[in-house]
Amino acid sequence: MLAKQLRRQQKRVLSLFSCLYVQNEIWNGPYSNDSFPIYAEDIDTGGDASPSTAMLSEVAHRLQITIVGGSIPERSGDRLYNTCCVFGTDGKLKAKHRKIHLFDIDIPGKITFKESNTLTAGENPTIVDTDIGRLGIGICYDIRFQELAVLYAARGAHLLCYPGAFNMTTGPLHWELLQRARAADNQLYVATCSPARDVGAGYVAWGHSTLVGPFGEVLATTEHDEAIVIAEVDYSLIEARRTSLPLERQKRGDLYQLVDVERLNSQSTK
Ligand SMILES: O=C(O)CCC(=O)C(=O)O
Repeated sequence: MLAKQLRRQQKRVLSLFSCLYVQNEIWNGPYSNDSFPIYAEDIDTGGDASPSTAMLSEVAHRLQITIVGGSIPERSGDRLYNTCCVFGTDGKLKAKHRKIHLFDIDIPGKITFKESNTLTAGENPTIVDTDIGRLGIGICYDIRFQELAVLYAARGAHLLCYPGAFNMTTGPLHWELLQRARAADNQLYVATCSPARDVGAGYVAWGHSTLVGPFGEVLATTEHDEAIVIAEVDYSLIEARRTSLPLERQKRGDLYQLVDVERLNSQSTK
């Protein structure tokens, strides 16, 4: 009975607002090179070949929400990718982001990880128009590369979504710092989602899923336990911040510039 009431209430709330749900990095199996090939799914074939994305598509459609579906290992031919799927309110796949920057690091005595042992890097930035605005997508380590965020901002993104799984070494120092930096530099929203912390797991995640506003302010966050972070996003704040602090206009394009290689290439083939 209560469940029915809650579902009715949830439906009413969802019909008033455009809703976005963001999931974490590699949520369908353990985060390890040994597990990636075992849990990899063929997203392009879909259906039984990708039960995880079939489920996300069904939920997006049923609840009429946009889903940035974290990431899963994707099998494509003989390659594996770390891939995030974005579903629209009709349940259709709107975009697929393959992690561009693979997490290959070695901090002696702390953490060594080499995604490139099993995974291939994606080749495309991913920007997608949805019911809840224009989204730029990155996966975890992608957040460290500011040029990607600058590029998304230049292409008109309102919100950058980074499904992630930072660790106990870099998480405490860098996770929030990077989100706030991407948001403040580009004067837009940044949303992240991390797995909850499981101290018995091979890879222990830092947690702390967060939403940051266009002034670099943390709007909503959580600790490391399982939780859902819920917050409202007001895009009019983007314009307000950009008017008060007109960084775009004050940029010294005569001294430095970011080259959008994709745009450059598409123009040269026209
Ligand atoms: O950049 C970091 O410190 C963590 C990145 C990471 O865990 C990942 O890309 O999976």
